[in-house]
Amino acid sequence: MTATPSPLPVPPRITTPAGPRGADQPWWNTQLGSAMPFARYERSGTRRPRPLPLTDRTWPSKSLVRAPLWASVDLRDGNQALRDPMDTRRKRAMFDLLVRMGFKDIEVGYPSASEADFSFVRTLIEEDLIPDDVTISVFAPARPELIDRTFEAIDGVDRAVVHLCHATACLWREVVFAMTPGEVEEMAVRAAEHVARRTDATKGTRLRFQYSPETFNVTEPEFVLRLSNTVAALWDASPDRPVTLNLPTTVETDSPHVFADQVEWMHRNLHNRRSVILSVHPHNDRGTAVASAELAVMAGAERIEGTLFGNGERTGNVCLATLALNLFSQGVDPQLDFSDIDGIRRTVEFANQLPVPPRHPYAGDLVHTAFSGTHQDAIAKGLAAMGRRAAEADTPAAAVPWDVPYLPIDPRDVGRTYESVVRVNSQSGRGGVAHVLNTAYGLDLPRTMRVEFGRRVQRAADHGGGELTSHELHALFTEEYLEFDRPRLMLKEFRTTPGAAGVTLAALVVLADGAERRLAADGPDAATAFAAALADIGITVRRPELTCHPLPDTVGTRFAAYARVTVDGTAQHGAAVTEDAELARLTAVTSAVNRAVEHRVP
Ligand SMILES: CC(=O)SCCNC(=O)CCNC(=O)[C@H](O)C(C)(C)COP(=O)(O)OP(=O)(O)OC[C@H]1O[C@@H](n2cnc3c(N)ncnc32)[C@H](O)[C@@H]1OP(=O)(O)O
Ligand SMILES: CC(C)C(=O)C(=O)O
Ligand SMILES: [Mg+2]
Repeated sequence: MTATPSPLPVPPRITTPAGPRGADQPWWNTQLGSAMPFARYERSGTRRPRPLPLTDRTWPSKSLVRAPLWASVDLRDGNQALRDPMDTRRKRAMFDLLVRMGFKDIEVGYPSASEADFSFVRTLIEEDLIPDDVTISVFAPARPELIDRTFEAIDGVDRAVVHLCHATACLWREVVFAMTPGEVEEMAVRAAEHVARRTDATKGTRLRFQYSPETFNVTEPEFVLRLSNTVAALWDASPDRPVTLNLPTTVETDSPHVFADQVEWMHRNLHNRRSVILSVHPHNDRGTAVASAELAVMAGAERIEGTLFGNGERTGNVCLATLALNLFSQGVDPQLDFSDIDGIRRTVEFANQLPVPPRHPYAGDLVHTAFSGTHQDAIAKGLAAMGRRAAEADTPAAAVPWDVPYLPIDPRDVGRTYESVVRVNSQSGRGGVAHVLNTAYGLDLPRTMRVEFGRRVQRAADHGGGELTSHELHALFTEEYLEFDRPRLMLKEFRTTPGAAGVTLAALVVLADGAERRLAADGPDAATAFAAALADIGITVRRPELTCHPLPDTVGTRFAAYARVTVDGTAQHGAAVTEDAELARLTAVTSAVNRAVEHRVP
């Protein structure tokens, strides 16, 4: 999915910036004017008017406290933007997914556009595939013959929304329709009346209506307002049977605050506001569709149209997964089920035949993963703190309020595991390495050993250049601490008995040349006694510090022990994993001794 960069990319044809510096540019800002033809995009005149700001906007002081009405347009706007539009199987997979996730408002197609769209709507109706609480909507342009075909498509449905749409902005009026504003208004009125007439002739179906002044965001506000009020009135909009007024940023042209002002202005000025469901349909040309949608809701919109992961014309529609999970991350019920985000993603990728990029919010492969050391360290500490809080409160970790640095949500809440959260490469540090060894293998390295092993991993990562898997980290750990080619010392057997100083230890060890030696010593504990006993064979081991813990093994019981000692005057770490805790501690001491030999400079 991620394109591998070619080793020698063709150099871009960049003209060295040579324009003037701004008169007010301070000395420390050394940027120069570019050769880009930016003047072509200036906003001026009637076709590209500058939007008028609201001076008394109220939306900045609002917040998002509940889920809006979600409307999926995957099967219409998403579908119409695909190179290979969905066939019935892919449409069906998408529809079923949307239903399972909890969508109640699903635009299922543009039935007058193609046989495929028409027959899919027929299949949904004839095979009774639409749940009682789901309302499908069908898109129709302001062309009578296409409106007729749309009504044919929904014949026999229990309930549906007929969605009428045409462009309203000056550029479209002049260039696409070659119409005056009055003529466009007349087209809208004729089309809305046609829809109303067809509805009157339709028996047994509960129909509602949606009107989209396409290109709303670049249309004169008074003109859109007049059209919207006229169409809503023509359709007898009432609080019991509200008309959906859907305001699109058909091509996103401005910062999200501009759209919010436009939406708030409509919200305040619409006639009969309670008879209108104010909806928005943000596209993502500037990459700010999510912000546009969120600010629009603060400005009075109550419904959002978008697609899963943002498929749609050009840069796409607003991503409903991002919006819903943004709410979720603020403690607001999204009213959609994202508990299996990878399953959802697989279905969407199948339906659209388009990959979801690795950095896509909440759903990309890499979005719950940290490679960088300080992030990993903080995440590992955060997860450990969560675990402690859960234990103190005697509740499952999943019930504790989420508070982990760098992770806006708990990956498990969307069906991911913690294994992918921390991944190791040359950017990583000891915290991340220790976290991976702990989560994947249950090894809980003491602090000083983390530092040492972290450096070892860093060398390996620098050398290899890429990622080190948990398996590779474990292999490195084994090579470094658990297995030795020609060990200087092996513990063959040992026995402890209570002694004057605490413990009397008797041990049989094997030396590098294969010779066996019996050793004995007293000490406060077996490891200290063992360290003392090693003096008999000329190995000076002092100050043993040992930690030991059981491993969360699924088969049998094993213990990991870590030793920090001085061997012949040099500080060393050792480790061992065995079935017996005491044996693990003593073997960790032999590991430190063997490492002292391996690391001795000749
Ligand atoms: C912003 C949006 O997403 S709107 C939805 C866009 N979706 C699609 O276009 C996908 C499906 N569309 C189609 O398959 C085709 O466009 C069809 C079948 C619907 C119509 O095809 P055609 O009749 O061949 O017309 P074509 O697609 O070229 O559209 C151009 C004509 O429609 C007119 N038109 C465009 N949009 C609209 C509209 N919303 N309402 C009324 N007329 C419209 C144009 O002015 C033009 O008319 P003209 O030829 O008299 O100048
Ligand atoms: C049909 C309308 C809502 C549309 O898709 C757009 O304007 O982008
Ligand atoms: Mg659109």
